[in-house]
Amino acid sequence: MAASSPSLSASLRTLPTRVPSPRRLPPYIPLTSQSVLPNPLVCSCRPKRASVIGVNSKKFDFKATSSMAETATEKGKGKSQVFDSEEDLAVSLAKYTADLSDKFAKERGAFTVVLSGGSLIKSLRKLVEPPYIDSVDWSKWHVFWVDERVVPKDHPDSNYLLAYDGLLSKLPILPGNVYPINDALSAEGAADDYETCVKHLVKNGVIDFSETSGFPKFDLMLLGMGPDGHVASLFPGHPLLQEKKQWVAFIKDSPKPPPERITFTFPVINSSAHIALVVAGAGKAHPVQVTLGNGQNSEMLPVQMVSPEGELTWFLDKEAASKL
Ligand SMILES: O=C1O[C@H](COP(=O)(O)O)[C@@H](O)[C@H](O)[C@H]1O
Repeated sequence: MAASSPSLSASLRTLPTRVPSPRRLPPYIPLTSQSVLPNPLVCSCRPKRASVIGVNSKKFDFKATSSMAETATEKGKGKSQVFDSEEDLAVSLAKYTADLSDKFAKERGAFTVVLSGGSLIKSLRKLVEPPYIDSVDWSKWHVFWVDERVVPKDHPDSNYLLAYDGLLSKLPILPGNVYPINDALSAEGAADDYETCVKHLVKNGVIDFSETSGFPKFDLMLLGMGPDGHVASLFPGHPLLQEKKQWVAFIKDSPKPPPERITFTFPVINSSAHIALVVAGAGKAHPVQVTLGNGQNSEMLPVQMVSPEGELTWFLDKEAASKL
């Protein structure tokens, strides 16, 4: 991956408001045999931190009560849906995502979507099929990652590669509207770089901004959850759970390999307009029970800290909801 050219860096530093998003075209990187890498924007601006004014600290307060095949229980801003199968979950998740895409494309002229890695990508598979492949205005999509492993984009651990192979390569999203991390940088550098990139996109209006929290407000954040209750690369007991200022942080001691990652912090996650927490499988029933039911855990799980300014919707299959 090439470093920023001096002229580009200079132009990014003086970016006026409401201009097209900064574009950098990295050299072609050979990928796996199934992959053809488009020329995504690589966030590579000059590192700098912005001041912040606070963090939304609303309490998460809802309880899932249903064991029916597909039901919803709503209290406050939280909503849980339990599906008979992961297939049913995927069907509903595609409709939910497409409906939000329509809403934000009409309202804002852009739809900012933040992806996780892991099993989430498979759960989004219905988006590449009719009717969505034809009906969604993909040109409005801007795609980000809530966390990324600090590995090359053609590495099997790359969340970008997973999303590209499973989703993005099958959708007509503009390559310049896809924002992977700069994989030529260190973990510290990549986190700084991604944060700076997000700040430019807030400044030019592509990403919304929360006046309440002082953090970027993504239209939709699609979160997976690990069996240990981690979300993004925010792991149980890790000091990063308490990060209150940075938008993007790096981690070099991830308990789940690979150890080096970057991640959006909770203030950014919780400033989102919509969060979908997508959880399938019996192996995740315990953290679901701790968060939504009467389960106990010795320490607060990261997933319990998900409390968006906007709407939170859980997409659970019946195995994940089996302890509720
Ligand atoms: O390491 C990660 O794990 C979580 C959960 O993955 P899953 O395969 O159990 O769904 C994922 O959301 C995150 O983006 C990823 O980096």
